[in-house]
Amino acid sequence: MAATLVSSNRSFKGRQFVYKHASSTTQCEMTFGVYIPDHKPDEKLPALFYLSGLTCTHANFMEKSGFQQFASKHRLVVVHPDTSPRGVDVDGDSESWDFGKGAGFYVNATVEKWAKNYRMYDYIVKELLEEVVPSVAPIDLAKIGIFGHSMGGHGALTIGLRNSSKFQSISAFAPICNPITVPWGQKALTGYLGDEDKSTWNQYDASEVLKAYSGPKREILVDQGAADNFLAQLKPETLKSKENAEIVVRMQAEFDHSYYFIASFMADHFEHHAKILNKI
Ligand SMILES: N[C@@H](CCC(=O)N[C@@H](CSC=O)C(=O)NCC(=O)O)C(=O)O
Repeated sequence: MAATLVSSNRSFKGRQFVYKHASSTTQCEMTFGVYIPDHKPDEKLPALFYLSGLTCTHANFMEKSGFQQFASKHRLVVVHPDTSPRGVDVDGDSESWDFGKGAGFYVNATVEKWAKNYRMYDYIVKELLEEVVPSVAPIDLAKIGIFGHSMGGHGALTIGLRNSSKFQSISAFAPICNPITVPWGQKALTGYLGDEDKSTWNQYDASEVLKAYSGPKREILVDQGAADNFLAQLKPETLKSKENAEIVVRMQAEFDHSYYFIASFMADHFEHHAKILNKI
């Protein structure tokens, strides 16, 4: 169903929009933000998808990261969805901040209770990218990048690597790199996928997906705060470069897990994506 405009604000040389729409994937109303630089009629622009972390809605990135100046400078459309279904109530979805609402973990749930709505992987990769965003923004589907923070960094790495024909550039801020081995990931994957066959978890584990990656050459930028309280949940050391995937992990002294950290390195991430997408 068509997206409905919620808000529109002039920002740098472009506009920041928020839309809502009825999602056929999550079976409920979803909200997303999209920044669109000024463009000529019929002009198509490269686009970046930004996936947010635990507890976030579409709004945290829009209001706290300061990304609009870089999207304007590099003329990149930026799409920033919500982190879970929210237009539906599932029993148990609000008992903790790291599971359920605000914590969809970018997976397709298979446990019956969650499987109808908690399909954030397909929502991003298929419905939002291929149907909904093209109906409101002039995106060039051959030039798409993906990045994100923490749970959203995990989403960006797994979605970007598993869909290398759809996403040509990847980066992450403090991603959860090996969720199958840490409490945040184990809780989410047990809840959404069940723990009877843990081999099903590997498809949503960046380190495992990277080991199995056989697609085109990727250079992936990862920034990680060295003073991040959540470092034990993130495990950046598990991301190992290989021939077709060079991972540059930059440990940033004194930085924590917050949007102060994200905003400090936003310019570099836009440079990274623009360089790759503009070469295609
Ligand atoms: N609610 C918790 C902290 C939650 C938190 O830090 N969330 C991060 C993402 S963590 C991994 O996905 C975040 O981006 N929060 C939103 C923000 O605007 O900072 C607590 O209170 O400790």
